[in-house]
Amino acid sequence: MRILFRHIKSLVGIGQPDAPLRGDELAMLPSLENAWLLIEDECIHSYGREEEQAPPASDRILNCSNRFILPSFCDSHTHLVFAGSREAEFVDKIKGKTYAEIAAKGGGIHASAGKLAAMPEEQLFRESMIKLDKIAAAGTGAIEIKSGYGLTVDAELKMLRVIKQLKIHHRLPIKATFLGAHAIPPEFKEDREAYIRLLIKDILPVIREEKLADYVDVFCEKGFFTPEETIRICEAGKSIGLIPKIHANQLNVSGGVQAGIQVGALSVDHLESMDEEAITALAASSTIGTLLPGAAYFLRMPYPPARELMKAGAALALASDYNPGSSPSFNMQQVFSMACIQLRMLPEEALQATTINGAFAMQLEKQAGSIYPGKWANLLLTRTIPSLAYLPYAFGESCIEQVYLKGSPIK
Ligand SMILES: N=CN[C@@H](CCC(=O)O)C(=O)O
Ligand SMILES: [Zn+2]
Repeated sequence: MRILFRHIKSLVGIGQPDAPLRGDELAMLPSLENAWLLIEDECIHSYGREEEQAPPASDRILNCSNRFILPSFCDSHTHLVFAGSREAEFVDKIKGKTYAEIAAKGGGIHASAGKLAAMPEEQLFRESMIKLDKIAAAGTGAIEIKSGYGLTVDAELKMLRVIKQLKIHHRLPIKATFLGAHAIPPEFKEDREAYIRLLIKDILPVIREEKLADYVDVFCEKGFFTPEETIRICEAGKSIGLIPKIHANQLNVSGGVQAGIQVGALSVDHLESMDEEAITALAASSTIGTLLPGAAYFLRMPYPPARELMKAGAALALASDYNPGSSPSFNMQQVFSMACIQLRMLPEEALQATTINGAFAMQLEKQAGSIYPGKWANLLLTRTIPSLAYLPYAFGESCIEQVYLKGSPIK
């Protein structure tokens, strides 16, 4: 089936960069005005300008005048497999408790671990499939999902097996991350070494055997895991083929950025608490900095220094951090807006950080994140809007008329 989109006001995010966009490159958004786009089955076939080249034959033609087409969002950091919700903590935070205080009293990640332990695998799978349907309809075309609400051998493996089933049964492309080092469970408080041993000796071999993960992640933070522990866990993950992605510098200048760079992390994520040293180190590395403005917004934390990072020449992606505790929203249109409003990223920069750089941050840059022949036809067709900047400007309003996932309309 060949679908031809004609008279597109602007076809945005075309081309195939060789490497994640960094610094000034983020603002250079390649696009074609008054364009046509042909998709064939699941993939992009070709594109051109109406004035310059007649489009090839097709089975169906859609007139897209006054509307934009852009690549779907690539959400490279989520915790979407979770049980229940944590709105009681949300109210506690309104009353003045901090994220760290709630965590120290058994709330936070431990509260989600308790709920997840009680939920059968089958139910967790069904609920996660429903979440993925909503996520796809909201414009996300590829996603990463972490474990980390298990914190026991059985529950971590349950989460990872659910993610594996989601990969098989959902059309959304998914990458899986092992985040057993999300928190030290209370029963290991006096012997954290034993928990780290359990992650390395009891869980990693099963992950290798059952091919349950692509990445290994550690919450490198005061009160969670130290940089030394982070390096150890990542090296163990690497020995079975997992690539590190780190939760770094969220609540404190934790050393997580440098630890991530040392282990060759694909990305270091969060970065709300950065000093000059961490910014310079990240900019000089090939590791992507993934910013999660939803978490800073929800926790009322300072936002990550996106402009300083870009000025230093860092490669930046943006993701939702969808989770029940610090970012209960999967909406990447909102992330796009928050990046412009709160991180002072230009619409072009924020769009490339939520699309192609997000794809790089989960090694899907050859298949997703931009419009290019041979890549998946994961596309967003807007309503009639005056300009690209209208999308993040009109925050809270969905300007997307149709979402295409691997060539099929899904809204
Ligand atoms: N920071 C650590 N992990 C999650 C929050 C998890 C939770 O509070 O449940 C995050 O990325 O924000
Ligand atoms: Zn996270």
